[in-house]
Amino acid sequence: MAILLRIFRNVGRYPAMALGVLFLAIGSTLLVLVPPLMTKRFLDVIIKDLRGDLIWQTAGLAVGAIALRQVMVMGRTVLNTAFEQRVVHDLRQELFDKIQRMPLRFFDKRTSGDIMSRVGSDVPAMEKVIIQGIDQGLSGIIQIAVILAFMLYQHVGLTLVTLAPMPLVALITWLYSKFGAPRYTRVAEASADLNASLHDSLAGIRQIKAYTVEPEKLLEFSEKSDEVRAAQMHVVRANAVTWPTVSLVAESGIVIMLAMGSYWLITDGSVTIGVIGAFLFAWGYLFEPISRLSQLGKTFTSGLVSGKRVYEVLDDVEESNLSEGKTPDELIGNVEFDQVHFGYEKDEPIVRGVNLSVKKGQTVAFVGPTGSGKSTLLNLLTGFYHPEQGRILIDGVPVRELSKKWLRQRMGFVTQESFLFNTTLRQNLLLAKQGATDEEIWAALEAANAADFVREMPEGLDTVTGERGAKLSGGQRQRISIARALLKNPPILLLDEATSAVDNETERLIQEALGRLRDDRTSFVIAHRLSTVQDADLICVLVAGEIVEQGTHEELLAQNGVYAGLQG
Ligand SMILES: Nc1ncnc2c1ncn2[C@@H]1O[C@H](COP(=O)(O)OP(=O)(O)OP(=O)(O)O)[C@@H](O)[C@H]1O
Repeated sequence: MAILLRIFRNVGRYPAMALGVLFLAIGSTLLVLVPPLMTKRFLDVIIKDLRGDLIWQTAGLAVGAIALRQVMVMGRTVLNTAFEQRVVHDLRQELFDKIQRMPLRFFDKRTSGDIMSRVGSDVPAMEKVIIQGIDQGLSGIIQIAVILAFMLYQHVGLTLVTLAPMPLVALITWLYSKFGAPRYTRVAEASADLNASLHDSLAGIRQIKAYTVEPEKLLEFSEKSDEVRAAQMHVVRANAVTWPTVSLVAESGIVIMLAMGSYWLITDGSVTIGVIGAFLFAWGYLFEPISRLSQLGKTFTSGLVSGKRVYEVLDDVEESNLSEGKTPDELIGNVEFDQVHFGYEKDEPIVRGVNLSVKKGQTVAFVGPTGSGKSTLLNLLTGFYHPEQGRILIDGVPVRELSKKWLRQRMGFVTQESFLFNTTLRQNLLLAKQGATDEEIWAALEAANAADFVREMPEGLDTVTGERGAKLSGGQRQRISIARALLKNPPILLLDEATSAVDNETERLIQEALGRLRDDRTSFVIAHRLSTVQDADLICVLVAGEIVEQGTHEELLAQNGVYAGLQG
């Protein structure tokens, strides 16, 4: 119920449109009284009293009213769709904005397919509750009330016998909404799973082909697709049994009405033939919204399941201090790790008691076996995750207290995976600095040793990079990523395996350039190729989340410990 109220609160976004839909719904609904009234007039007045003078006047009025009703229905359809699309657009946008504000932990726990389903299918399904609720639901209720009043006015007894099967209809509908929700949840989850599988296979299409696992992947996809089919069938079976039963029960009312109407007409004359005719017509207008309302139960049940999935995300806790938090005048670049402990999962420590003090302008290298927690330290520095114990201080202020926006605008981060968006090179580079001039862009490309190959491309900076940058080589992507980080000219530079995909000569050139650029900024570098980090001011050797050795290249070699061992 709380979800339903919340969904309906969205109506408040466009009150004029909602009122317009309501007005047209009420207007067109009131006009449904015309056909039964006209029938009664024809049967009880015009035919019975042979009033030929009233034929054309009555027929004209009826046609006019019917035409007006259809015009109102047309307006209602257009306005309703416009209203629906606006609300869906707003909510989709709100959800996307929220998703972007979620901490990385949120994405660790969910598949992309699941998130895509929530934005793509759940938002529209949930909005149907509002739109159909107002348009179909409200107009249905009004129509039932109007027709009922008309019927009661004509003949109370006949109305009551006509309505006799209605409690049974209400019971069936109630049972359906009570037991239908889990069926719709199953459909939503199966669809999300199918989306996730498709997304995963598309992202890994090269691996699928290289390992010729197409049949296995097809089987996997087919199983998930089959689950969607089975879940849909589960819903359809319930629908197939419920709605015809509702119709059967409700329609039996018309037979009862004819029988009792004839009985009263013959026995006491309290019912006229005109009343029976009007009831026959009115019955159609009564049953139509009842069946619409019971069908609406289907939309509501599925919409509420979707609403729950959407609100689950909208209510989740956002990344803290995204825009709020401290924004010192300047980022100088002194960094301190103070007894930092962290794990992605509870009771699975990844970083254990890291202490480290870095001065502005220093270059610190993290080396160590794979999985030892090197990238995790950079993730903590950017505030993607927060330490469970201890603190990380930047210029003496805990990262937790800083505005993340402020901090990240002052950090250049070249991640292990050089991700490029499917747009032009220029747009990819401008992510780092909106409004950068071509001169600045080319300078960054030169520094990253990327200028030459970009210049050789026929479209230059306007080359579209393909999905995830697929049209560039791994080394080219890395160099564009480095250029992107440098374009920011950040006081803190984080390079996670930034040159792993380039040849030795290119790496040397990039290192030289980075060396020059590193002078006035604090840099954290992760590299497996130890030659990359020899010149660092401080090399930290990590083993299982602990810094086991630290010092310069020479000092560590002299220690003849883990670092010296890593030299091979
Ligand atoms: N998002 C995550 N959720 C759960 N566990 C994670 C996550 N990211 C990393 N891990 C785990 O944390 C550990 C440390 O990972 P991390 O990426 O920091 O290692 P690394 O030293 O940088 O390794 P490599 O040299 O291979 O890049 C690994 O065991 C990894 O499985």
